[in-house]
Amino acid sequence: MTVVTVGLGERSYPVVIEPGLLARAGGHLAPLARGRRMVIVADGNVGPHLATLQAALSGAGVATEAVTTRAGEGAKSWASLERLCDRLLELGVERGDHIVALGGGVVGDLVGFAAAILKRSCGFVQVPTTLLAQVDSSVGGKTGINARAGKNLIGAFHQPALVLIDPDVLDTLPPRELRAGYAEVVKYGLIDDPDFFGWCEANGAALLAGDKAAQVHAIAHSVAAKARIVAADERETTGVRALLNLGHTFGHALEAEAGYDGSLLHGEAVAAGMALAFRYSVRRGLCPAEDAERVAAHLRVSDLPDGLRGVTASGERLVEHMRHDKKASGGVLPFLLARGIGRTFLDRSVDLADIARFLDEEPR
Ligand SMILES: NC(=O)c1ccc[n+]([C@@H]2O[C@H](COP(=O)([O-])OP(=O)(O)OC[C@H]3O[C@@H](n4cnc5c(N)ncnc54)[C@H](O)[C@@H]3O)[C@@H](O)[C@H]2O)c1
Ligand SMILES: O=C(O)C(=O)C[C@@H](O)[C@H](O)[C@H](O)COP(=O)(O)O
Ligand SMILES: [Zn+2]
Repeated sequence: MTVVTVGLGERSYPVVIEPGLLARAGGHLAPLARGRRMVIVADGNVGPHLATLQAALSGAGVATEAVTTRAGEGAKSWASLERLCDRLLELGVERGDHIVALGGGVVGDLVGFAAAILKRSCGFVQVPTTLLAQVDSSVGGKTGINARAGKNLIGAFHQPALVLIDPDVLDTLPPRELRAGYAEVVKYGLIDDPDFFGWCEANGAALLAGDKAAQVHAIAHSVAAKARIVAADERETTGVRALLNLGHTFGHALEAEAGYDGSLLHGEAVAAGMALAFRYSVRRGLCPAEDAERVAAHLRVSDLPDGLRGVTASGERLVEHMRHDKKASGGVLPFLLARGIGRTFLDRSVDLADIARFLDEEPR
């Protein structure tokens, strides 16, 4: 068992990582239930894992109630949030209760946000079931939904009380979802850890083929990296946490353009966005071209997008989406650029007209 602590003073919490953990989750969750029934929110695709978790809780003497949300990015919406909050109120959830989010990043972001606002904040626990949620979204307390104007524009920072990660649940995840989550794993190497990017180049194929040791290593390494960054800048105010946004300004624009309909997954958009950030850094004379090519090559070999192939939107249209980015301040949109692999930094001097030209010149 690996335990990583997210160190946030009185809001610190453990992230427990262990194959088979779901069936043993009762012992971890019973203290948070405090003798009350626990509500578990899951989407319809994680039925077998929901059954395992309910059995584990029952074995620990905790009664459960399951609430099902619709699967997919479309569930990060006002309509789903309203339905979920109404159901949680019907079930009599109290401030001192801990709602359990069982699922991918969509369930985690939605349930975390519902927990943040229900009765002006109640507790929650993340039990992530996708690679993306295990390495990224379950840790750090960013919660929220999408708005008409763009991705994650409505939300709150609200930390979970506990994160339970069982890498075995990845065995039922569709391969495309595993690959999308892997993009966020690669991100940690590109941000500030070139050795870990090298590890990804050597072990990514095994991880994607289901090698449990590779998956466990990637999850533990990613969670530790994210915990360090979140502890240093919980609310993204100093620029440290913004590093986790590598590839996301481009990526969120691509997701908005695709319409959150499942045709482009978040991790796929982030992969494309990271390749674009590296190539734009080369264009600006900041990054060696070999590094950008090495990044793109690893994404390609992992069957992830490495740019704009198939995207028809103009550069200016994509830039219009980017203007809603939450990092924008005083009309300036800081971009995550790179001086090389593992040398990402926040650049405040990017000209959006130049980004539009760059995107128009990218191969489609
Ligand atoms: N809060 C954060 O810090 C943060 C970080 C990264 C991403 N995100 C958000 O996370 C979301 C993407 O999350 P995701 O990639 O997990 O997508 P997701 O939650 O939509 O899950 C992907 C698909 O896999 C299914 N699924 C989940 N677990 C499964 C399992 N074990 N077996 C079979 N099917 C399973 C789901 O039902 C869904 O259809 C995006 O909305 C993104 O913005 C948030
Ligand atoms: O935790 C963070 O901070 C991140 O930026 C992680 C990202 O992978 C994630 O997609 C996050 O939801 C993006 O946040 P946003 O603030 O750009 O909406
Ligand atoms: Zn992301």
